[in-house]
Amino acid sequence: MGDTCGMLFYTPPPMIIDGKQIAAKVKAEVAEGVKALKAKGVHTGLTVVRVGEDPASAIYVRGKRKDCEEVGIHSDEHHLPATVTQAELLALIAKLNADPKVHGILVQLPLPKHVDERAILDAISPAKDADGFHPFNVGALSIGIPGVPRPCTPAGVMRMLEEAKVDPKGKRAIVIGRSNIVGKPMAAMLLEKHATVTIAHSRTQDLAGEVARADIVVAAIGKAELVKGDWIREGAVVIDVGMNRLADGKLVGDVEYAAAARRASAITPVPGGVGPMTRAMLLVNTVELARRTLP
Ligand SMILES: NC(=O)C1=CN([C@@H]2O[C@H](COP(=O)(O)OP(=O)(O)OC[C@H]3O[C@@H](n4cnc5c(N)ncnc54)[C@H](OP(=O)(O)O)[C@@H]3O)[C@@H](O)[C@H]2O)C=CC1
Ligand SMILES: Nc1nc(=O)c2c([nH]1)NC[C@@H]1CN(c3ccc(C(=O)N[C@@H](CCC(=O)O)C(=O)O)cc3)C=[N+]21
Ligand SMILES: [Mg+2]
Repeated sequence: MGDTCGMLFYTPPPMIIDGKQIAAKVKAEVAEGVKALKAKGVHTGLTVVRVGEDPASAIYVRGKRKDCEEVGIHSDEHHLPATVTQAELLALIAKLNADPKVHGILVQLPLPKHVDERAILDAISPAKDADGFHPFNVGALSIGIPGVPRPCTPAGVMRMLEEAKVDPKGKRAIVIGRSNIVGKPMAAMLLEKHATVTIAHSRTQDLAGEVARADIVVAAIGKAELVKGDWIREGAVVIDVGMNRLADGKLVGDVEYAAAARRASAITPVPGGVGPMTRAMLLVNTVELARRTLP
C-alpha cells in the first residue's frame, strides 16, 4: 500500500492479465482455422521432437499434446534417447521436412551437450518452423516482414498486452534477458510496436535503476524473484516470463509478485500467465504454416 494514513496515495489493485483466459480465446480462433483447413482437405499436423528425459520438457510436451487435441491439430511425438547422435537427429528432421502431413516441427530445447543445437534448428525447414527459431524467420522478424512464424513466448506476450489494451507506442520498455528464444525477439516485437526499448542482461549495471524508469517490464531471466517489487515504477505493466521451480515444488516467476502487484497497473501471474500463451501461439504458428501449403 502506498500510504497507510488516508487514501491520498492509495494505489488501486492491478489488472491481473489472465494468460489462461486469453489462451482459451486464441485456441478458439485456432480451432476455427483448423476446421476451415480440414474442409479444404488439409489436416493440420505438428510434430514434436524430444531428446532425453528433461522433466520440464516432459510436462511441456504433455501440455502441447492436450492443446493440439483441443483444437483438432494432429500431433506426433518422436522421443529419442539422450544418446542419439547429431546425424540421427538431422536424418529425422530431413524426413519430417519431406513429409507433407507435417506442417510444424518443434525440437524441444535444451538438447544434450554433444548435439550442436544451432545445426539442428538450422536444419528445420523455415516453412515448418513452429518455434520461429530458424535464421530466415529470425531475420524476417528483425527487418519487419509481417506474419508468422514468430517465437511463441514473445508473440504470446504481445497478444497479452493487446488484450490488456496496453499500447507500447512511445513507452519505455525494459526486457531483462537477451536469449534468442525470449529476450531478443521480445525486444524486436516491442520495438516494432514503437516502444523505446532497453535490453538488460547479466552485465547490466544498476538493473534496479533501469527497471525503475520503465513503463513496461518484461522479465525473462530464470532467477526466482530477482526483480524486486520496489524497483517497479508506480503504474507500470509487469510481464513475468520466468518459471522457476522452488525446492518445495512451488512455481514462481522472476518478479517478486506480491510486492510488484502493489505498484503495477497490470501484472501477469506465474503460473497461468505467459506459459499458457506460449503454448497457444505454437498452435497459431502451426495452423498458419498449414494454411501456407494451400495452392
Ligand atoms: N513462460 C514461458 O512460456 C517460458 C518461460 N521461460 C522461462 O523464462 C526464463 C528465461 O528463459 P531463457 O530466455 O530461455 O533463459 P536463458 O538462460 O537463455 O537467458 C537468461 C537471460 O537472463 C540474463 N540474466 C541472468 N542473470 C541475470 C541477472 N542477475 N541480471 C540480469 N540479467 C540476468 C542472462 O544474461 P546473459 O546473456 O548476460 O547471460 C540471459 O540473457 C526462464 O525462467 C525460463 O524457464 C522460457 C521459455 C518459455
Ligand atoms: N523448442 C522449444 N520451444 C519452447 O517454447 C520451449 C522449449 N523448446 N523448451 C522449454 C521451454 C519452456 N516452455 C514452456 C512453455 C509453457 C509452459 C507452461 O504452460 N507453463 C504453465 C504451468 C506449468 C506447470 O505448472 O508446471 C504456466 O506457466 O502456467 C511451460 C514451459 C517452452 N519452451
Ligand atoms: Mg506463466
